[in-house]
Amino acid sequence: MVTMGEFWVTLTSVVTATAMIKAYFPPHLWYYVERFSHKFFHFFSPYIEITFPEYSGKYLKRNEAFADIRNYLSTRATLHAKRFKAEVVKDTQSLILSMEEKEEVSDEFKGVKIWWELRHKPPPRTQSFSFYGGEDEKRFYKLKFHKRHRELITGPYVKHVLAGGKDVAVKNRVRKLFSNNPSKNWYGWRQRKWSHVPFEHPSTFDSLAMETKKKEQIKKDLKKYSEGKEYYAKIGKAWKRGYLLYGPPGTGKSTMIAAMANFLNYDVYDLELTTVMDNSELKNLLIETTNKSVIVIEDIDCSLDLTGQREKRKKKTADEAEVNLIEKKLKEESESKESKVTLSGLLNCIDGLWSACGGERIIVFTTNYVEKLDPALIRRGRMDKHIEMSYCCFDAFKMLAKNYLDIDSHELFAEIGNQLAETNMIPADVAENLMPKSDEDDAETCLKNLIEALKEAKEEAIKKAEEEALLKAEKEKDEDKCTCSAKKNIKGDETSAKPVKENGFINKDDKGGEN
Ligand SMILES: Nc1ncnc2c1ncn2[C@@H]1O[C@H](COP(=O)(O)OP(=O)(O)OP(=O)(O)O)[C@@H](O)[C@H]1O
Ligand SMILES: [Mg+2]
Repeated sequence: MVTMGEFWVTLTSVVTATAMIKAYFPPHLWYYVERFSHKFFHFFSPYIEITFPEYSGKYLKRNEAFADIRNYLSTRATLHAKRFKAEVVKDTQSLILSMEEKEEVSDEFKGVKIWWELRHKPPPRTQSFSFYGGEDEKRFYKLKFHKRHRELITGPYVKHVLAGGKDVAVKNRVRKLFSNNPSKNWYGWRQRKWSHVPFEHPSTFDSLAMETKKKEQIKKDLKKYSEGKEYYAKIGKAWKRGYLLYGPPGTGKSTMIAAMANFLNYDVYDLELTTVMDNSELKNLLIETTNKSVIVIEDIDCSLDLTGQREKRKKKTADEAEVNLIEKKLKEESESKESKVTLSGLLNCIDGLWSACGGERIIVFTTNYVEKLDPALIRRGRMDKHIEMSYCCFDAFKMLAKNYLDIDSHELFAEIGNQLAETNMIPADVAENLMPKSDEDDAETCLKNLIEALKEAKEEAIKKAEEEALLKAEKEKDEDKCTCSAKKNIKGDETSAKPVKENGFINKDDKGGEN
């Protein structure tokens, strides 16, 4: 602790020195004499000062510690300082107060008093030009403490400040949704690997409709992972976790990813593999991702085979002949795009990334067709947890009803439960039916709409099943016919050596026999 005596001695010396300078030296020398006198007093001062510049190094790289200190002091400044600089973050939801220049803030650590001050270096006396901005960018924090506490302050205290600052940054940060840019733009120039927009997806686990037990399991899993830094270090495993989300379209896979990111307070990197040129570019992209992020590869089954497969799949339900044509065209297109990411490249990147970087990342693959995926890709260790997103169950419906209509129960719930047990309907369709379409639509109207939709879906499913059964029967009949005529032909062959010739019809398959 600084004694009052020491404080007064220092203050008196500074005041006296300043008065002497002003009295005995002409104004143009004040600056130099002041600097000299400061050095002189520092020599005898019992205090140590450490500065943390905003920019450092040859290329004036932004100093991470400066930002951490600023964030840490924003929590201390509100207690002690009188002048603040205010910054509004998170869409006007929170206000950060940081100390103004030359304002001093005191802090206490294990009973020891410490002073912080934000200063900026005086502009150079000579005229000069800088690539790195003006005075504003030469700011630094000055940390002052008594020399007898050197070890405590330079060690544990500085660590405490930097960690505290990081925590504040995480709390106040506006999270980002990154997407990867094509390696070269249309005029052939290389561009930034990732571009970003604020991540503002409102999905949470509360609004996500799925079986309650399953949802709780996932939340616990994420929590355990996010708090498991020491545990992962102890077992010698990189701090990461892979999730595979699979299920039909519209069952909430993308919604779940947003809920995960919101739950963990992570950024999201949406990696579009089809625009990645090759394995090494993929590696660079992954290495550039930051901690506390969810890396997402949607429709992995399509991406790995590279371009356009999702398009293909959609068209497959249409006319077969047309499909073949489309497939051929898409294949040609994909080849011309020359994207050369391979399965093994992706596996290496994932494994390499986890071992090379700091961890604290989640990687999520989604697919509509889990059976298409290579087992190597989704084995545990890469995709640790496999989550099936399925058709809407009663539990999920109740969540949607609560979310969309603000009701926990209704006499129509029982009927909806029965209908859902007999009909497959994706949560996206259930949600759409539950959504009021006008101000006149109350909860009952929406529930009735849903019942109607469920009945229609059921009828459609029955009709489709009947059509399929009919088609199957016809096919079997045709096959039977073929077998019969083939048998007849064989019989005919046995009785007559050349039956085709006798009919005056030359069978293509018999040409060989003709010769
Ligand atoms: N389980 C769910 N809970 C809440 N809303 C859901 C759920 N599933 C789907 N929805 C609603 O349906 C919409 C589509 O869902 P989403 O995009 O998450 O489906 P998906 O499984 O990712 O589909 P795809 O396989 O086509 O990408 C969402 O915007 C959401 O409103
Ligand atoms: Mg999706």
